[in-house]
Amino acid sequence: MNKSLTLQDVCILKDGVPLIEVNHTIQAGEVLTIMGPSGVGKSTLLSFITGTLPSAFLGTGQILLDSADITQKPPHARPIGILFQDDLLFPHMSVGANLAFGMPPGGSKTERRAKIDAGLRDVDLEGFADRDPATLSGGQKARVALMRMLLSNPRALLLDEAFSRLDADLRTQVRDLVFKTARERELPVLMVTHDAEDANAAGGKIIELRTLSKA
Ligand SMILES: Nc1ncnc2c1ncn2[C@@H]1O[C@H](COP(=O)(O)OP(=O)(O)OP(=O)(O)O)[C@@H](O)[C@H]1O
Repeated sequence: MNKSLTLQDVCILKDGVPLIEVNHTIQAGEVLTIMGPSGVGKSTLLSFITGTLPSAFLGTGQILLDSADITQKPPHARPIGILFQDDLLFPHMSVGANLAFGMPPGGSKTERRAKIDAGLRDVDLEGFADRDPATLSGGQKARVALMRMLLSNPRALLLDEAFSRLDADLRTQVRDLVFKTARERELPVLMVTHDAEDANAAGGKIIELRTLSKA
């Protein structure tokens, strides 16, 4: 199977007027960075990929995940993980319950707990399952949010300004962890950012979106 995410002749229109166009394939472990001015349509493009495009827009073209066309699938049938800048953990649930939230159903209680414990080890948070999220540092919360997304078994990752609220050191740490994990799990990554350092760290192709027309 060819592990990849393809945006084939994708065009987002508002009121019948094309806003942005993208035509690109992201291979497993690769990062495609999308930059461009505020309001150009970067987040809207991500919502088209996750199947949550607001009704004010129309998306045309195809989205292929591992060569299969998912353009018409409902959001829950698209195995795509997304991380936002404000990926808040559910405050009324333990860290372990937050992680369980993203996991597909199935397996015994013991098996599910083993997956949570292994996930926590992967992000250097061994033993944190019973902790209250309020007692975690910003970096620890970011790592739990990353693992919650990964435990849903995504086959591609979308990052929407995912590192922008983290301070410099933490930003480098969490960003490196995300890219390393994507390479290890052979996940294509599409990253939206305003930050040139994020783009350089990704090391992949950078697309600068420009407004096709004022809608
Ligand atoms: N739900 C919506 N309904 C109508 N218009 C919207 C909606 N969401 C966003 N827009 C508009 O669509 C355009 C694209 O918005 P989008 O959030 O995709 O831009 P962006 O490139 O991600 O911007 P930023 O870099 O500031 O996050 C903007 O003009 C925005 O005002």
